[in-house]
Amino acid sequence: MISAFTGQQIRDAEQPLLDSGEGAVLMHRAAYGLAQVVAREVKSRRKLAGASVTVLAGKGNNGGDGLFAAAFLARRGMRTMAILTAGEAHPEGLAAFVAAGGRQLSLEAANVEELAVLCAGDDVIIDALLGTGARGGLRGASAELAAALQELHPRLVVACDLPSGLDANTGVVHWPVLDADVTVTFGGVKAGLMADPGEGCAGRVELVRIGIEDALEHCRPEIRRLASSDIGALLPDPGRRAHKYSRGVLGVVAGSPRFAGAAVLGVHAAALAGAGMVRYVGPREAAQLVLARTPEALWETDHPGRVQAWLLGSGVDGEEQLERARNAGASALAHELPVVVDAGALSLLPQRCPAHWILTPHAGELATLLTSLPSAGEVEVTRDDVESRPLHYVRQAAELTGATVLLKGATTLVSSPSGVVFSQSDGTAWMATAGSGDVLAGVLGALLAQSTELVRHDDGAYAALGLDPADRWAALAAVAASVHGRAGTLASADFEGGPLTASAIMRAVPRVIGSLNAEYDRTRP
Ligand SMILES: NC(=O)C1=CN([C@@H]2O[C@H](COP(=O)(O)OP(=O)(O)OC[C@H]3O[C@@H](n4cnc5c(N)ncnc54)[C@H](OP(=O)(O)O)[C@@H]3O)[C@@H](O)[C@H]2O)[C@@H](O)CC1
Ligand SMILES: [K+]
Repeated sequence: MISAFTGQQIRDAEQPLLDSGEGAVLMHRAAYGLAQVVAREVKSRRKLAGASVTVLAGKGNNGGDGLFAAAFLARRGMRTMAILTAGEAHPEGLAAFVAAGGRQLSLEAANVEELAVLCAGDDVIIDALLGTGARGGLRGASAELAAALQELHPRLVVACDLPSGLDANTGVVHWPVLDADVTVTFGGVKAGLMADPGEGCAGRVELVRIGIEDALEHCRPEIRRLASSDIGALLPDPGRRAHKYSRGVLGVVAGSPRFAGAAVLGVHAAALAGAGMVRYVGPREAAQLVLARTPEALWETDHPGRVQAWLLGSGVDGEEQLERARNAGASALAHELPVVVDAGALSLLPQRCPAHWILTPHAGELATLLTSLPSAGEVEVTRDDVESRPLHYVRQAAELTGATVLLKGATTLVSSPSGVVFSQSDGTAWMATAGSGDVLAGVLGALLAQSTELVRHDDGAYAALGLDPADRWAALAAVAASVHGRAGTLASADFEGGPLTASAIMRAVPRVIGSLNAEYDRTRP
């Protein structure tokens, strides 16, 4: 599992070392790690000696890291330039840089365009303007320089600790920001690198150890990300004595005559993700299409037999189907069954949901939900609000509804009502396609149906990940998001990285589950 921390948690972990006079050692480790990554990236493109690097250096320790890193790179034969943006710079960092032969220029309002053009052609730019000490975003000439460079599409940008302008705690971005290809972060991953829009600016994130990692192990992470080995430990494992009922039966109230495809995709995805059986509840027109695609499913118009979990809402339209969803929701509450609440069913929430109800809105649906919640204080929340502060709003929705909330996006965030947040980013941009969310709902429904019986994840599996059993629903939702994302990536790879349909994502689900299970069996302790 990857854990991400707030800037304050990182600073607290550093403090004892700073107090004992080891600040310079920490900075050298950070700078050396940064230089190593830059050198490796450049060498994958051309010869290091003679390659050009510009470091954009602010006046704080982030700038110091950048200047020390550039000094290392100068000694390895790179042509180095520093653009000092604050009229002053980290004194020891600047001295080391100058001693290594680096050239320095000062940024002023009058030379922004000239310097942008000068360094945009470099082999690599290091963004060391602001780090965890930033208050707000870039200002004045620094902001103009970042905007101008962004327009000029530099060859390679490496961010020092985090892209400047990104809030380390939340992923909120104060534009303009120079997008990084790689972010080299120190000591611990910053939470802002695992939540959009910040994650979208950071590129690939590499963690450099600087000696504070043991101290961070005792902190509660701000955000968690499941790795493939964690997912293997949480996936259902049928076992030899399993039968279709013990494997988990999922009831699905989805689709409508108008949106029948949502039912077709949800039911088939659930079957492919390992549900023992799927009972489809809906109108004849949709059921005929569902059964044509998934003959293994059962069709019931109104009174379904026993199920272990429900999937409600994808493509639900019209009073009749809404009524079925309402009834199924009431029955789930009465029998304490887990539920996926998607799309049309998001308007049917009880006053207080249990944590085993998992809401799966996209940003627009979350905005509508929050606006409609009386407990949110009659404030209008827009889609833009959610997209610019997804971490804040996913937590708020979970806290106010009592449900677990999975907010779909390029990075999917899941919050449990306790505020524990998971972030998964395993998919490709091609997955933003019609029906993709219906497939995710089906996969999650299948996992919930299987979660009550014959699965590996007793409380011990959660404890092994440092999780409270109460947060297991969020962990399961994160597993579903990851399986879905990996299926999209795998399916796109089948087309040389090309575009996808939701059906293609769905077909890749069994292969993803198979390979995650195989990896778990190979590597388990
Ligand atoms: N601590 C350690 O031992 C280690 C720290 N490490 C590194 O240090 C980084 C944190 O360094 P930091 O605390 O010096 O803050 P940093 O992000 O460089 O900038 C703050 C400076 O900028 C200013 N400023 C603030 N906001 C601004 C704005 N919007 N626009 C313009 N200016 C603004 C502010 O000045 P002020 O305005 O307060 O006068 C202040 O001087 C961290 O990310 C990591 O890279 C590593 O080396 C490992 C060891
Ligand atoms: K930076």
